[in-house]
Amino acid sequence: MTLVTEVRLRRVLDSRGNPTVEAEVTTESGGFGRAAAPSGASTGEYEAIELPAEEAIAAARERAVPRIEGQVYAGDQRGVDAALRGADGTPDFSAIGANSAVAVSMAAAKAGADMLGAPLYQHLGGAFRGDSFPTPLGNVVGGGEHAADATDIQEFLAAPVGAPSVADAVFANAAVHAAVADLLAERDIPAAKGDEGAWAPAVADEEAFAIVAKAIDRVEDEVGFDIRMGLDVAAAELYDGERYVYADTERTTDEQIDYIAGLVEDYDLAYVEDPLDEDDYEGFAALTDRVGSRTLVCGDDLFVTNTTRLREGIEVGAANSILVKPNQIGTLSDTFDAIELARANGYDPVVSHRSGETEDTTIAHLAVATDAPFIKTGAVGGERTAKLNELIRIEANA
Ligand SMILES: C=C(OP(=O)(O)O)C(=O)O
Ligand SMILES: [Mg+2]
Repeated sequence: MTLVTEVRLRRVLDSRGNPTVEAEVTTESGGFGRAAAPSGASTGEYEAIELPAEEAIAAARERAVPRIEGQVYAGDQRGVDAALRGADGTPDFSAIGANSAVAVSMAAAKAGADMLGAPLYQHLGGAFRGDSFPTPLGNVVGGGEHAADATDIQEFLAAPVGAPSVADAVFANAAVHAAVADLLAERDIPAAKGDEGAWAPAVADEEAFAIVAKAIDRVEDEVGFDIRMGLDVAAAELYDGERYVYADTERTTDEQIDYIAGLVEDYDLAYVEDPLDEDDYEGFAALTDRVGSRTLVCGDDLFVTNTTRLREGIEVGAANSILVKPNQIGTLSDTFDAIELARANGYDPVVSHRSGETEDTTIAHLAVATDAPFIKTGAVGGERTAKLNELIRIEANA
């Protein structure tokens, strides 16, 4: 192991055109890693704190960099992350910003891999990783906080569960995305794209279900393997404290549970993320009890990649899956802890991008390193294809 000799931080663009934090870590032996923080729009209330990029960079330069340069070893990821936590001193990274923390944490991991001459997934996951691959969940239609005047449900996802390879799955999702465009054109429905590259038509959720189901059918016929549908309801964004408020109706918690259980049945959903509010462990548990044997019920805003919140959920049977976003918690060590806790309790980890992204590919390696069954990282668009193409490369070279 060699010491980290330099940590550099700068502002770079994210996919929404906003500034985000990029970090570079150099080691004594010349190892180098670069990584950038993503940024959410439908952020969970309990996520670690993202500071304005300039502020996060200034705070990290003052507090964290002196504790890392010449102090920690790049291959010792827990040491790097402990230094970040110690420098920050708050439970939610509100002093240096989770954006600075996660950028440094990921850059240090890449520097560690570079020193070893190993791909990042092997450095993170061990020498024997790389022989099983996640199924990509592709966002093909969306709205919510990711697009104005589109669907209430934030993400309609293609889940190519029968694909024989990552490459086949990635191309199937792109084909579903293209088939949705054809179906929208056939119906004279104009559509821009949302933050993650999904189509964002001004249609009711009901019509979006019909279009995505048909697009999936068409592509299934072409590719000859099973593609199912998934959702990120992002229900915390719909909940007003009493009811779930949709464009054309409102639902009580019981009605929301019935509604989602009905959708699982009607559309044979493989995956349902955040079907209820981020504080409603009980509602989650009631839904998981009803549909958990046939679909993944995944907590994103509910768990925020946080082991304390995940433990609470496990105790009440709130879900059977956790969304994993490193910037929700601030370091790769905390991220791994959440994944391990999930695994030990039969929860499937689903590694995920954010709506604001960069060309950074760390999450592709994280998914392979941890043997995650799914990764959610869009279907098209440069910052999304960066991860998807990296998965294709990892699969080809592993
Ligand atoms: C990726 C998501 O969106 P955001 O990054 O806006 O939280 C999500 O909610 O799963
Ligand atoms: Mg989500």
